[in-house]
Amino acid sequence: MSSVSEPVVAVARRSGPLKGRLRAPGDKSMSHRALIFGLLAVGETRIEGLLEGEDVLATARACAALGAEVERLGEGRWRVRGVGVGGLRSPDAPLDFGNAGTGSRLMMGVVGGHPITATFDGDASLRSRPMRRILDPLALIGAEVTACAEGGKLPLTLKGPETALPITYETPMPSAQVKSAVLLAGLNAPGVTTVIEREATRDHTERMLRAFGAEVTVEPHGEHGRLIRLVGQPELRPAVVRVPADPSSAAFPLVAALIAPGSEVTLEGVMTNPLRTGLMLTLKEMGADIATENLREEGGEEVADLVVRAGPLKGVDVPPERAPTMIDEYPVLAVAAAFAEGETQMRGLHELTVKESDRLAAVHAGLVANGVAARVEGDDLIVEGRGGVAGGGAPVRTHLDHRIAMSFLVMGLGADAPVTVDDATMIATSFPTFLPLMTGLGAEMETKA
Ligand SMILES: O=C(O)C1=C[C@@H](OP(=O)(O)O)[C@@H](O)[C@H](O)C1
Ligand SMILES: C=C(OP(=O)(O)O)C(=O)O
Repeated sequence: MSSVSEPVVAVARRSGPLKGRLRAPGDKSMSHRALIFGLLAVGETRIEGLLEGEDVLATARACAALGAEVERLGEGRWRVRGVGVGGLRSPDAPLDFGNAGTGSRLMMGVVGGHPITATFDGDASLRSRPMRRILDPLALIGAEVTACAEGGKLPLTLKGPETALPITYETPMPSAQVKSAVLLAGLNAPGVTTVIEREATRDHTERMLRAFGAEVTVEPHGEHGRLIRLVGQPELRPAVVRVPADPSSAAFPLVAALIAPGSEVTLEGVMTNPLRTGLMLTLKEMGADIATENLREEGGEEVADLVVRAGPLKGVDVPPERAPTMIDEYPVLAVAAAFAEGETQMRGLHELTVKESDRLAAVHAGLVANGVAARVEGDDLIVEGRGGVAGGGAPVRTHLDHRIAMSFLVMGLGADAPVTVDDATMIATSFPTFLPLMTGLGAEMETKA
């Protein structure tokens, strides 16, 4: 359904030292949620630092289609006049979420808890992604899929129940999107909705629910898990949300600064929520020089400035239980691993196969094409770092995946020969200012006409 833009090839070359300061755009997870909670509150929510990437803009349009007044006041500054839990209307046209898993899945939760009907659609990547993980718990709540593509995929039409049922649900895979969809549906259920996760995933929904006035309790569950209880049908009150810089976007200049010799880069205001910092932990284990300065709070989250200096890295073993805290960072970690000395084992990556692309396969193929020794064993990716990368392979296939595109452009900054990616357009979904900000640090990367 999304209009298909022409692919734009991009290339990155070995660069001199990267120097300077950079603020990555607003966190994508928080930006989607700030808009959605704005829709579900009664009155005016103000958002500062919203990520104005394609994924989030699709969520803004969906909020408007469900009844909110959504207005851009200036760069990253948005106002949402919400209609309140229970006050949504059925949209007149299908909701087009483009490339965005988070936006579409969270909004399915919202629709699935309300007596309304909406059709969800997206681009070829989103149409290929599994949605049963959301539709299964929504069916228990009382929602019905009245039409869908084979395998429960997009495009699909979802009809919410007259009265949503409060459920207790254990998520079958570690997924903040599944957890959040159930909680968002539970908002309009009379009674307590409970979500159990065996491994804790990013908790921005729980934090924002609280900031908007809902009653939520979170307790530890088992060795790595959590049990979350939400009291349904609250009157959410509007809030002011300041969105910190996205650690998943900051990861690209961070790894670039580690592998371009002589670099020193400061990344400002990066969110350091412990459920998002697995990459930092892993890079530090690899010997990376990353100093954390000016720890403070912003938008209900911890943030810090990160001072990153280039230096040698060594291979490490990344345990599977760390995956939820760095799930979107494996592609760029694999690039760092290629520049390290020794083997890096990244284990338990099954969820990577159902992202915007099959990232396990896409990363492996891109590494091998550029002369890196890497192999996939079951759900594990093993990279044999040799302290450098030849580069110069055929264009890396990005499969409509922004993180594959950015990761391999970062690789080119330290490789012996330029690294090319077949399409850089998807970068606009999460980090529209990536190219100018990177070149501003001294990175040699450009799109080709
Ligand atoms: O809840 C969120 O904002 C997200 C959760 C993760 O997905 P899963 O829930 O599928 O792991 C992550 O990959 C995605 O980029 C954002
Ligand atoms: C997986 C990602 O996003 P989404 O699931 O929202 O498409 C991502 O941004 O890496």
